[in-house]
Amino acid sequence: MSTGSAVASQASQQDEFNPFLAMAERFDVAADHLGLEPGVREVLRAPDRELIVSIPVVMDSGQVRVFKGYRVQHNYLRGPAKGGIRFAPDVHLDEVRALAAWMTWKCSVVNVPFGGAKGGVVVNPRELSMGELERLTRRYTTAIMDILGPDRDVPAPDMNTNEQTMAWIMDTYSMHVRRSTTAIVTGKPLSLGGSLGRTEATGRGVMITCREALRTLGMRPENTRAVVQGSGNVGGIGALLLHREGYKVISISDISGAIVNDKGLDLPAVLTWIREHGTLEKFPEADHIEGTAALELDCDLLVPCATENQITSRNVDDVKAKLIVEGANGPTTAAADKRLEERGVLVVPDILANAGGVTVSYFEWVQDRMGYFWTEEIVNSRLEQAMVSAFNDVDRVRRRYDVSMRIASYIVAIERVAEVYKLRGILG
Ligand SMILES: NC(=O)C1=CN([C@@H]2O[C@H](COP(=O)(O)OP(=O)(O)OC[C@H]3O[C@@H](n4cnc5c(N)ncnc54)[C@H](OP(=O)(O)O)[C@@H]3O)[C@@H](O)[C@H]2O)C=CC1
Ligand SMILES: O=C(O)CCC(=O)C(=O)O
Repeated sequence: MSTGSAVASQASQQDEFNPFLAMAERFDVAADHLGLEPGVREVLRAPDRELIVSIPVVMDSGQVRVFKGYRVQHNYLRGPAKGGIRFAPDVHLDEVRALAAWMTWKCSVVNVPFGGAKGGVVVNPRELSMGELERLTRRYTTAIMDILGPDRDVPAPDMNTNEQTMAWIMDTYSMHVRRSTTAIVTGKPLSLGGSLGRTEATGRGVMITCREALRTLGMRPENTRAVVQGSGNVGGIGALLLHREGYKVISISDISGAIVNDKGLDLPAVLTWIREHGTLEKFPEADHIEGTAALELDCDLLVPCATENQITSRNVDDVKAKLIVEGANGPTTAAADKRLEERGVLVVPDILANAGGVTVSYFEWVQDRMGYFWTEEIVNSRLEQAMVSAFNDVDRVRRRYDVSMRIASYIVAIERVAEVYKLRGILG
């Protein structure tokens, strides 16, 4: 008997950390509020297409290593599937499924005409040379090529991938189709059809949602102590923009741990240090703490921008922030969400807070297809408009249904996708 319940509790702990189940749990709550028909519910819950590939790469040593790669297309009814590619040693199918579904909901929340997809390769990119990374990227692109295309599925950067990765994907795809096809990926270098403002877009979107959320709480940036987890594309740029807006950013972290300065960090100096040293380790003028301890620091605003499952049933009661704005995808588990709601903590969910990246990816795709490029001011002002409008749509639904911002975001997103299903007549 006791063995049975120990097994059950172990299983439910594993469930808590399964991102796809976390997505599905929130989806079900929102679908109940919408009274979604069982058929539509079943279709929208599951990915449309999943591809698992083996990627042989000749390493610098001459030895061949075979890596595993995924591309999951959750949904492409509202337009081409869209979503990043991550390189990480612990990527797994349920994670990529969840990330793909979150892309569908995210694109719908900000009302860009894309579906959702995500890709991953099981690799620690730090262990590979540039040449090995390039061969891996090109071979992975070739392996998933059949389901890619500017009108079918358009990748972008995610964890441990960047402009250079996108340039290799664009070149590989273009060689196969025998013409330069810039709109096959977004997040490219400017000289290959990238958009001004894309690199900063996710962090900028996070900054805009922090501002809108602060407003609803009657708080002001200059009185807000912020902790940012992660210092890559989203966390690093997000923290810098918060700093520029007058927030006191007291902590930022990377995989090595967090730096803390109660008086507020000098963010430009922190980012220069990371550029020069590749890590936050040994950054002067700050205390160093280990692991996820920074999530429990005394602060007003917590901005997780690293990875999934950071705020969980294990540490949620030690989180002191009154506002959490999710720059990362899936940083809060469903169990932790419930506790945060009970405690009155406002959580701006990933599918709203980090949607600035895909919004400017959409602008990039549009510019590539027009062959006409916008100024940074135009990109940023259109991003501002899209983020504020999405925030207001979600906030209205939150009040109407008396639900959390997360469930309200899912309601907005699912309703828009479900409408397309019905109008296209796919389900009779
Ligand atoms: N890039 C984009 O446009 C978008 C990204 N996102 C999401 O934002 C998150 C971050 O992505 P992005 O900034 O692009 O990725 P990056 O690879 O640029 O940066 C990731 C950052 O998180 C740190 N990190 C990774 N794992 C941990 C950990 N376990 N604990 C603490 N820090 C950790 C990394 O540290 P180190 O450098 O030491 O490895 C790095 O500072 C992901 O969830 C991603 O899906 C969402 C929307 C768009
Ligand atoms: O810019 C994009 O297309 C997708 C970015 C992404 O992967 C994400 O929003 O999680």
